[in-house]
Amino acid sequence: MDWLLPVSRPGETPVRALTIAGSDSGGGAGIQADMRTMSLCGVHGCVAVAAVTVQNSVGVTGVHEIPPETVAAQIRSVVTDIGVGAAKTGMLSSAPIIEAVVAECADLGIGNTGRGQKIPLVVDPVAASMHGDPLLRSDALDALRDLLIPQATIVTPNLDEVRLLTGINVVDSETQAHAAEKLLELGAEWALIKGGHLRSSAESRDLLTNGTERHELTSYRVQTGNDHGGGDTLAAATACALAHGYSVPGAVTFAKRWVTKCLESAYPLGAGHGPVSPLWRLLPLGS
Ligand SMILES: Nc1ncnc2c1ncn2[C@@H]1O[C@H](COP(=O)(O)OP(=O)(O)O)[C@@H](O)[C@H]1O
Ligand SMILES: Cc1ncc(COP(=O)(O)OP(=O)(O)O)c(N)n1
Repeated sequence: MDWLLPVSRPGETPVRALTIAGSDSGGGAGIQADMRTMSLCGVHGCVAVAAVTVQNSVGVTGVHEIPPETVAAQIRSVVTDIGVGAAKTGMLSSAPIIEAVVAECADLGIGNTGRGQKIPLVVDPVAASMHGDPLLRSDALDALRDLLIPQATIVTPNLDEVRLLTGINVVDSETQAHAAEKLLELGAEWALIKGGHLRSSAESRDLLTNGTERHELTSYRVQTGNDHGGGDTLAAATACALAHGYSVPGAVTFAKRWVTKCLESAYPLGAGHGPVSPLWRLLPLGS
């Protein structure tokens, strides 16, 4: 499997990446999906918890936000000591948390800070769970759009998040390209419009662009209802490859391949949607 990321030798310090996101008690998405992805990609994951959700395979029944200053302190603590090659945001829940994350990242040189970019930042603009339960307060949308997205090296919305951020209803490749332009206008360096929710299509096609370059990443559509955590897995795998020094198109190409393997290995769990799974990585090569 020559497309996988290099893994450090026992005793060597591995490449590190940071996830700033919410906890999913069901273990399928959020920080749990990010950490699983990072570990099985051979990257040491660091964590800044932004919120704790009460969540299982059928829905989210509670959200407890972490104080914004504690979210910021977690980021500073790991970046100044452990050091990270890339960072990723997921569920941030509220405007004060987004503001704290934006300020801390800017100060630490994470993302587009206006002072040159030192550490790439993947922004997964999580707004709701796949069950439709809110993971972002409605009054936090402006902060996400106006403060966090301009700081993104790459923003990775699904089609519901695209509609929320741009007002565009993506139904085909033309509207997908139009939505990508709108996200670049908000200030992101790259936009990846994920096509997973276009379920009528036989393929799952994502569009990546920075306004100059344009890449289509296409896979066959895996027939599964167990796709919980797919967006987190894609964004976390992108952060892992960026932490290794990959270009943005190179990182997303790796991540797309990774998430497709994880969708093929997804398993049922509980009464609802099971998670995509990176456990295929633990099987003997070639099995
Ligand atoms: N059934 C599927 N088969 C193959 N790829 C898929 C499938 N569903 C989603 N994907 C891919 O998984 C990634 C996550 O996409 P998506 O489901 O749109 O995001 P989210 O999990 O944030 O809602 C994207 O690369 C998308 O193309
Ligand atoms: C705590 C938490 N964070 C993010 C999500 C959403 O996960 P994602 O992979 O973007 O998408 P779905 O699994 O909902 O399709 C979550 N549910 N919980």
